[in-house]
Amino acid sequence: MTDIVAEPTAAHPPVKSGKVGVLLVNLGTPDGTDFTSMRRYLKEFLSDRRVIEWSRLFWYPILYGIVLNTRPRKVGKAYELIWNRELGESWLRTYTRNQAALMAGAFGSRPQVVVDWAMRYGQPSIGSRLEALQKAGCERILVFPLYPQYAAATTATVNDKAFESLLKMRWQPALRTVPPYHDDPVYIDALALSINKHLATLDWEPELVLASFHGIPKSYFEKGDPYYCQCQKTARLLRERLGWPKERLQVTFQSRFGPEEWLQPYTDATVERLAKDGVKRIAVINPGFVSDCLETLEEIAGQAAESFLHNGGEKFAHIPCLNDSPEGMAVLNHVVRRELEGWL
Ligand SMILES: C=CC1=C(C)c2cc3[nH]c(cc4nc(cc5[nH]c(cc1n2)c(C)c5CCC(=O)O)C(CCC(=O)O)=C4C)c(C)c3C=C
Ligand SMILES: [Fe+2]
Ligand SMILES: [Fe+2]
Repeated sequence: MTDIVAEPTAAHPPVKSGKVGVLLVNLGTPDGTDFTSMRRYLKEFLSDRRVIEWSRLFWYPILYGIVLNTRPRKVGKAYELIWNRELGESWLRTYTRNQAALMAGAFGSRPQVVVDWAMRYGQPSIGSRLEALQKAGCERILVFPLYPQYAAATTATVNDKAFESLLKMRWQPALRTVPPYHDDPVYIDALALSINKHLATLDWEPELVLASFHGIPKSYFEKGDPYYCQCQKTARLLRERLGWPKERLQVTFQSRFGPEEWLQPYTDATVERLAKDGVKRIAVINPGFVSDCLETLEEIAGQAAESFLHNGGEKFAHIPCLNDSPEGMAVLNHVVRRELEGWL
């Protein structure tokens, strides 16, 4: 009779084990504001089928023929205006790294938890950090796409990339992904607190506040993306939490790209119309952005403010994102602790 248990022919290579990883993932960031860095970043971003759903046959000639020849310079200039000069990087990168460091500190009493961060586009890549977490002994990893509202263009593409990088691994870690938290009371409380705190620093009161979310093409919504409804729910819960009437907190959508119709009402058109209609004081909050970035610092605090004042408005305030504030970290830590249940 032959043995049914095979003897290993060589010693198994040493492996670390017993850790649980948390990977915070935000959208992305160019390495610099120069043409080459911007082009590399936009090329990766705008080649993503989850972001641009048009047929490649139609889109690539436009992307390579026009967009990647003109947009890097234009967007590079916009990044120049909001670059974190002290660290020579984008604020999105600074805040995401700080969030990971602060979260690691919050897990200080649980040394088996390893917190890291990555970007969907640009560096550090999701694949490189998942591999590093695994090498550090993480047999289980929680991937956290840093978007309170789910969109295929953001949440799903992070998850796609994470699972794609597992394709190459012989010994995969177990992976969990964080669901949207658009209606989590801790998140709503943090937004309410950040509004109240910021308004208390002003010597004027806004007549109304716009909750401006990044838009998506209307066709994505029609195909079943829950993003629009989750944005509306966040805003309704926030309004209820603040005890404000409907007119005081209005939802708008920003950052249109391309010729299609996007979710409405548009932030830029609304800001201009409000000013022209005689509204003198407004504030804008960006509840869908975990961290300040180009879209909040340049498009809202920069361009929208300029447009409002130019068209007859008198006071404009941008309420900062939750970033690495104590309220913001309370949200991220709360969501992660909940999603790690059963793993710790
Ligand atoms: C069709 C194109 C785009 C879709 C759909 C889209 C959805 C989407 N984006 C965010 C968050 C961010 N987007 C940012 C920048 C940005 N977005 C697009 C295009 C689409 N976004 C482009 C081309 C760019 C780059 C800048 C530009 O060329 O205008 C950023 C800022 C990144 C930074 O480095 O500061 C964020 C954040 C969400 C939440 C979303 C769908 C819900
Ligand atoms: Fe975007
Ligand atoms: Fe933009």
